Amino acid sequence: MLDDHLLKVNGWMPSTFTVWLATFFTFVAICVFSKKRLAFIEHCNSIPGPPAPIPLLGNALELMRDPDELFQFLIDYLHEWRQHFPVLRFWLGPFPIFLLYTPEGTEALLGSNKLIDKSREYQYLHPWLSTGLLTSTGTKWHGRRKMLTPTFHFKILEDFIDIFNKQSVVLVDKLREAHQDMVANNRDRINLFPYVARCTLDIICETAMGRHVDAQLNNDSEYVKAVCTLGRIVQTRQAQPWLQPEVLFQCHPMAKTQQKCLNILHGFTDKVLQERKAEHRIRKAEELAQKENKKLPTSADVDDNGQDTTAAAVSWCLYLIGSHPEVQESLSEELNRVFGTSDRAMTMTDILQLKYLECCIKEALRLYPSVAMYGRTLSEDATIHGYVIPAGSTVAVIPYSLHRDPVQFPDPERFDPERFMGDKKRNRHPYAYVPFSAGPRNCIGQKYAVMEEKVVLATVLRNFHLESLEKREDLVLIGELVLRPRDGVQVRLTPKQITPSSVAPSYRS
Ligand code: HEM
Repeated sequence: MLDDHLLKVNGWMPSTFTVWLATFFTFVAICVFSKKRLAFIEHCNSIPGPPAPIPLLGNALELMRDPDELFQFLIDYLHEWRQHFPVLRFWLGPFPIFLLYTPEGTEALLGSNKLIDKSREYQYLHPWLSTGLLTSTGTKWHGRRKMLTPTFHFKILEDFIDIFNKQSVVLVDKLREAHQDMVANNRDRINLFPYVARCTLDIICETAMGRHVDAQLNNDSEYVKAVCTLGRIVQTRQAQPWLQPEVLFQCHPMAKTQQKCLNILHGFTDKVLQERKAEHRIRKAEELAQKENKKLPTSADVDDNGQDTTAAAVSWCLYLIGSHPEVQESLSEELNRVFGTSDRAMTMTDILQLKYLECCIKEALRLYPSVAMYGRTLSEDATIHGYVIPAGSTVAVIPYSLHRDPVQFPDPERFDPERFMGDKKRNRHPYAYVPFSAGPRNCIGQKYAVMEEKVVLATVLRNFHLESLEKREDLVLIGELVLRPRDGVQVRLTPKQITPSSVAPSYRS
């Protein structure tokens, strides 16, 4: 009665007819939505994939595995599936995800100028990378890509060689210390992975931000640990739908850990950005007369994660070289031809001459692509292998499987750098090999990464002979943001004799 009165006072009271009308329209809206949703589900289910046993969870329970098992499970599954179908559909909760592992399917997705929106799984990276170049979309992405492309020009990269050389020498010094320690303590192995990760972190911070984090000199770097932990959290959220809504995630202890890691990473980058902005303001004042005003890229733009991808690529390459004595022998010959036993610093001419090393880098990225999976949300329907994949779905390329297509890469498990020599690559499908992605959203740091890899790898191999101590079949693969071996890269190192250079600058000068 009181409610009736209040509604009348406010000037309006719904009649029975209005209530019925509202109920009717709500009912119709629910019916239309349900019909559309059912048609969507039915359509997605007509694309090959396993049945989704539980309506709202889809295949999520099958994917709810220990991170140590998840990647191997997915890869084994795909290996079976690809014998029969060119596409695999999964349901991650209520969301369908389509996996691609053929060159034709990869071309249909990555070759398009329209399908450039990153998939919803990238949103879990936003707290870390914000909406930088890697995660942004639309005009924001376009503008940033245009602004940053000149930063990766060959001429600018040339200026970074000194930093690559300098940090590689610190890596070698650290490995020599580790070797002495190993001999003194009667141990037979060293895990190369953390040494390499600290080296690539020092390199990215010095080249992109002009700052030393000295991760190599400070063994127990908080920054490296925070990057690893965040990678694990993002992967767990991507695979477990119940951790995806922000409210539920915030109730989980992982949210606190994530915040701690973010404080470490952002604390560092914010400090650097403040310092850079202050320097920029001073420079701007000085340059005012010349009316020059350049915009600074942020660390989110250049992608902190580029350090991780390069660390994984260098580590996998060292692992494979250390498992193949004949490849290591050929590399030694190439390095001897270029440097002899001198310790002179590497130049751009040397980098261009190391062709066999480049083939080793490419072949290692074929077998162990640092980015094990990358995806898009379709902004419109896409026809892939004759299947119409509806707008709004997530479609992901799995380079680990794609790179093992036996038609494109006969005897695909074999590590054979010669696959990337001259004629052998000529008949290959252009989308058969995409460790750096392809098309409009390919990796902007590709040239930087390969140059860096060449300097780090050549410097290590000029100083050490390696023997990898784990068999490939015994490795446990972790497919987080980057693909890495769970137990690192265990090697036996034997130092080589190096003659200090008398004619050219030593890499220590
Ligand atoms: C071996 C090392 C590297 C590998 C294998 C690699 C691989 C990739 C891949 C596969 C993508 C596409 C990701 C996607 O579509 O979601 C990508 C994007 C990107 N990479 Fe790399 N990357 C490497 C090193 C680097 C480095 C060193 C940097 C920066 C210095 C970098 C910066 C970026 C950026 C900014 C993007 C986003 C580009 C865009 O969306 O326009 N990467 N990378």
